[in-house]
Amino acid sequence: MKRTELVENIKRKESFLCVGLDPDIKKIPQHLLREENPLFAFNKAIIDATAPYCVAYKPNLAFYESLGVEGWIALERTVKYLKENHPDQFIIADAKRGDIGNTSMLYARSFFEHLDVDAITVAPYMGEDSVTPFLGYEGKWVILLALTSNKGSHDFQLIEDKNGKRLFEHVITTSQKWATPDEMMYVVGATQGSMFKDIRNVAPQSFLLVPGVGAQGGSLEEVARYGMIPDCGLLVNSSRGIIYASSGEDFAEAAGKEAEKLRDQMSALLKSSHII
Ligand SMILES: O=c1ccn([C@@H]2O[C@H](COP(=O)(O)O)[C@@H](O)[C@H]2O)c(=O)[nH]1
Repeated sequence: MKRTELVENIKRKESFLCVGLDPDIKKIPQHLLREENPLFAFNKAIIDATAPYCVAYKPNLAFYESLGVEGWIALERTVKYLKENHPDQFIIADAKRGDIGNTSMLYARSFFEHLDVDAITVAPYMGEDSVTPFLGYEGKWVILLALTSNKGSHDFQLIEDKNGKRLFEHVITTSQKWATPDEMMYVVGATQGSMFKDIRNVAPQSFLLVPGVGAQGGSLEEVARYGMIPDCGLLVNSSRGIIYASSGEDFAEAAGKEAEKLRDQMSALLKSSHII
C-alpha cells in the first residue's frame, strides 16, 4: 500500500489505530478451542468487530510460530481473510527480522511474496546489507526498530557518542540514506512520551509505528502532541487492550467497543490538529 492510500484511509476513517493480532492460545475464550483452527477463529471475529475503527492490523509472529504449523496456517489464513474481506487494511508482520544479506533476501521473499503483507518490522543492528534486501518491493514497507517501548530500550538505544548523539538517532539518520519516507517507517514506543520530539527532529516526515498504548500504559495524547505531522505520520498499536477486553463469549463485541473508544480519541486528535 502506498503512503497516499494509507493517509486517505486515516482521514476517511478518522483513525490511525493499528489493532495487534497477538492471540495467545492460553488466553482466548474457551469455547473457541472447539474450532478447527482456534487462532484463526479468534482473529476473524476480532477483525470483523474492529475493522470499522482501524486502518491497520499487526500480527506478531511469536504468537503464531509458537504453535508450529498450525500457527503458520492461522497466520496465512488471517492475512488472506484480511486481503479478501478488508482490502483497505494495512497489514504489518511484526517479525523483527534482519540477517546477513542473502538470508534477509529470503525473509523478504517469505513476507512480501509468499505472505504478501504490506510491511515487516526489521531490527537495524546488523546494518545496511541486512535491511536493504527488504526494500524495492513496490508498495511494501520496512519498519525499523528505533526507540522501543520496553524498559530495556535504555540499555543500548540511548547510548551517546562523544557528540551526545544517541544510538536511536544514528539508526534513524543513517537508515534515511537507504530508503525514502515512502518505504521506511520507524518503531517508537508510546511509553517514550516527550522523546517523540527528539524523534521528529531526525525523522520529520516518516511514519512511526507506535506500540505501547493500552496494556503498557503509553499516552495517546502525548504521542499525538509530539509525534503527529501534517499527514498524521502515526500508526498507534494496541494489542492486549483490545483483543482481551473480555474473555467471555462477548470478546469480539468488547474488542469492537475498545477499538471504537480509541478511534473516537484519535478522531478528536486529528480534528484538533486540522488534519481532518
Ligand atoms: O517496541 C516495541 C516493539 C514491538 N512491540 C509489540 O507490539 C505489541 C504490543 O502489544 P500490547 O499488548 O498492546 O502491549 C506486541 O506485539 C509487542 O511485541 C512492542 O510492544 N514494543
